Amino acid sequence: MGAVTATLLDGKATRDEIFEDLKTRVSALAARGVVPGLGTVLVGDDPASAAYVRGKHSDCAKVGITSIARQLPGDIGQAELDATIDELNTNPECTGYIVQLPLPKQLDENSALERIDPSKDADGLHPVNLGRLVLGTPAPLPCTPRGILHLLRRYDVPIAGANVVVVGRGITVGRSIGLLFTRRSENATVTLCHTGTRDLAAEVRRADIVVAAAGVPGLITPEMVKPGAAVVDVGVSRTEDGLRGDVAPGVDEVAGWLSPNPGGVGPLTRAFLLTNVVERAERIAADLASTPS
Ligand SMILES: Nc1nc(=O)c2c([nH]1)NC[C@@H]1CN(c3ccc(C(=O)N[C@@H](CCC(=O)O)C(=O)O)cc3)C=[N+]21
Repeated sequence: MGAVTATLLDGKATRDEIFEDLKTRVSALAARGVVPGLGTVLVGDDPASAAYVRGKHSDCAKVGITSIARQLPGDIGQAELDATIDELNTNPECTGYIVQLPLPKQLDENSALERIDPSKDADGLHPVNLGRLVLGTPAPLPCTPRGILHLLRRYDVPIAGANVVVVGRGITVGRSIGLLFTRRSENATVTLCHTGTRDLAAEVRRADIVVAAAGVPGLITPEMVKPGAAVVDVGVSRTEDGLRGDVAPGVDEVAGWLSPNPGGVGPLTRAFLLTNVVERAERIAADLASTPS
């Protein structure tokens, strides 16, 4: 075994910093009579999904955000899901919310996501908000991509001009993160790789920053990584040996920076979910202040 060279990007410490900032902002909102509320819609009793949702509500308690939890049986039809979404769309206590994915297979995920009021879309994954991201107009940003960018900046990883190789074309990370990295403010060059990529190793070897979001355990091996590159492990899979990321052991002996999984982007995904809710509450407070009574 060689020596670890990589600086570990500490998602929990960075999350704690964001929470401190959010607490201050939530107090300022309370002084103006606005209390942010995060809603969650959980369908069925998958233990992993239930644990993620519990984590989101315990984060809310730390920051001073109201929790609005809606739990539905796993065998409901679309109409019952729609009714819950409609209720949260009109519930004034709910500043923003998420429908926890994946949904049971009889339900249509895209139609559920489209039904969310775009102004309450805490995930930033509503088609209107993804469209605004393309246009560069203000919108809630997808939480995991925003977390990745924040973490890289926090550790002074050079982004402008960097070759970023993203592995995985899922909506929550792979498809949307390129839109962030290629903004003028970031100025990175992005290559999006997927299962149809001819020579993944060759693409990854050119990368200054690797975002591994394929959901294939151990996909990114040490031989594929350019020495000194930043590697962000986003994918997570349940295997016989427990939870495994997309980054194989030993990458920390080649990379310059490594965002581990767990302990990397996961906590930041949750922190930016709350940030999206607080930002909407701040817009509501600003509108109240500018509306003559
Ligand atoms: N509408 C929707 N929005 C999501 O954001 C969403 C979703 N559905 N479905 C499932 C995935 C998964 N996901 C995670 C978030 C944080 C951790 C996380 O905080 N993980 C910790 C370990 C677990 C813990 O400490 O609780 C870590 O990486 O260190 C993990 C996974 C959000 N997702």
